[in-house]
Amino acid sequence: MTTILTDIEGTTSSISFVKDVLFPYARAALPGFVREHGHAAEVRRWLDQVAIEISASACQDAVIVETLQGWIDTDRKHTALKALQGMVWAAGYQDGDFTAPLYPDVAPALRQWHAAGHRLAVYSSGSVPAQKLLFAHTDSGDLVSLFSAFFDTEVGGKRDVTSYTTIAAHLQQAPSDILFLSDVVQELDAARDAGLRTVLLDRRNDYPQPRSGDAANGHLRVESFAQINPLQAHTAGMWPITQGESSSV
Ligand SMILES: CSCCC(=O)C(=O)COP(=O)(O)O
Ligand SMILES: [Mg+2]
Repeated sequence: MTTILTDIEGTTSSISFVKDVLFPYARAALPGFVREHGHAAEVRRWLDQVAIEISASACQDAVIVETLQGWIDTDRKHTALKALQGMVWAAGYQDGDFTAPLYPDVAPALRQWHAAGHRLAVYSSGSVPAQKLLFAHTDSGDLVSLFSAFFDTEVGGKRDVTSYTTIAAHLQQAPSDILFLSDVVQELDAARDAGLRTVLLDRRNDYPQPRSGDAANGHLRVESFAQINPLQAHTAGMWPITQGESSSV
C-alpha cells in the first residue's frame, strides 16, 4: 500500500482560489471574528501566541489583528494565523459564500486511488480544520471520507525534513512507501531528503513557465493527477508516472 500525501494550494486547488477568495475573506472577517470570539479559549490561545511574538500586550487585539492582516498580505505560513483563518472560513463555507474548486483531474484521481486501496492524506500549511472544511465543500462534493489523515504545520514547516519523518512515523509507514505531491520544489526537496517519493505538480494556471529540467530539481514533474499512477509505482518498483507522459528527469 502506498500513502499518497498531497499538498493543497497549487496542487489540488488553484493558487488564485486561496489568494483571491480565501485570504481576502479572512482579512475582511478577522476584526469582527476577534471582537466576537476573542475571549473563547481556542481563539485566545492563538491570539496570545501572536501577542508574545510581536511583544504586544494580550489586550491589544487591534494590534494583533493588524499584524495578522499583514501576515495574510505577505502569505506568512504561521500556525496561529492558519488556525484563526480556518475558524473564519468555517462561516464562509457554512453560509455558502464560496465552495472550494478543485482542479478537474483531482476528484476522479482521488476516488480511483482510494478505490484501489491506497491511503490518502493531506499535508498543507492550512490548519487541519481548514483542510477538512475545504475537502467537505469542494465543487466535486464532500471528499473528506477519502482521507485517512491530515497534517498541518503543527508537525513542522513544509520545507523541514523532520516534518516528513514525523508524518511517516504518524502513518506508521516506511518513507519510501509515501508519495508526496506538491507544487513547491523546496517542499519536495525536504520530503525526498526524508526518504519519501515525490512528484512536482506543475499546473499551467499557477505556473505559466513550465518548471522542467533543472527547475524541477530531479523531481518527477506532471501537470495533472491523471498522469500519476501510484499502483504501478508500488507493485513494479517503478517511478509513479503513467506511460507516455513526460517527466523532468
Ligand atoms: C487548507 S486551505 C488553505 C490553504 C492555505 O491557507 C495555505 O497556506 C496553503 O498552503 P499549502 O501548504 O496548501 O500550499
Ligand atoms: Mg502548495
